[in-house]
Amino acid sequence: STGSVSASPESYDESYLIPVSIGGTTFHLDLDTGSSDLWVFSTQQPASQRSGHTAYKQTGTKKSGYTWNISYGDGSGAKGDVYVDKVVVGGVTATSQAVEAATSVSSSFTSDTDNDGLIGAAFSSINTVSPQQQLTFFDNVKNSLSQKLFAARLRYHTAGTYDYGYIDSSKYSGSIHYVPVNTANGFWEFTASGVSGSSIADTGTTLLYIPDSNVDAYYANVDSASYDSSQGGYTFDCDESLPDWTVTIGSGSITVPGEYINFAPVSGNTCFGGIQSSDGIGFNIFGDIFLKATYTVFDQTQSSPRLGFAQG
Ligand SMILES: C[C@H]1CC[C@H](NC(=O)Cn2ccnc2)CC1
Repeated sequence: STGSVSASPESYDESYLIPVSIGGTTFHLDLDTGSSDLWVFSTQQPASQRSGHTAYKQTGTKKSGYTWNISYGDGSGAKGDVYVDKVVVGGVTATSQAVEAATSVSSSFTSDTDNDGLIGAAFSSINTVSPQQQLTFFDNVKNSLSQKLFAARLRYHTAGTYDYGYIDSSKYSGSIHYVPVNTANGFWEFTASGVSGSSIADTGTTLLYIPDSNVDAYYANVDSASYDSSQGGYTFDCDESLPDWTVTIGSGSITVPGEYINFAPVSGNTCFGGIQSSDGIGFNIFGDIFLKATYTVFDQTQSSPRLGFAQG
């Protein structure tokens, strides 16, 4: 089988949401290659906590005694219990998918009423369900796909797609360059030349986080830029045109247009940069600011997983 689903950006491309059918009800979920839980708002939460969201009514079969509890790098989190239900994404069906129903979520999830939960697409080794880890949607369907892969084509301020089971050559230019993936930490982890340390491809993270030295070198070419500790990163005048950022990954290179690196206004005519420091995180994060310049293939067709990058 193959499938394709639209990925619609929230304001300022803060995240990209896809329609997912769970037990016949459509939820708008953040497809997150940086985590491995599929969780949704549910009627088990206080009504005030789920106001404005589509909530799961536990239509599936309960996995009694199973729980989950996840924390994200931005300090947000959620927890709850577990059901098994039919899940459909872009016409691709998992007949018995672990659906993690929330009993509580943190405030940033409650306030983002466009988002009804997450569908994790990292490796199942970091799924948080206890006492038995559960498989991601991709792991459940990959054997049924024409090719064991999915591909992300996120776009700047407009809807993109996630393709399942096939590569759409109309969505990129040049060729796809592949690099090996280290799965030891459960992420789509790879090495990018000219950027020290390990990097992860993370659709669930908004910005591009790279080492201080690379960040300082980039903003040295932006006259109005400075590090603003009150905002927690580099800011600049919203009217200043920004340089492109190019990185070599394997035998290919990807250029992020300067326009994409103006993330959003933070106050008045001051804007927050899409490139920020990864110091303190433990690895670099190639999030949406980078991914929206690419067609990225999350590939398990070989004996070892690999990532493919092409210019979008
Ligand atoms: C400093 C960085 C800040 C952003 C962090 N990303 C996430 O927390 C991704 N995510 C998934 C669900 N909600 C958010 C990564 C560290």
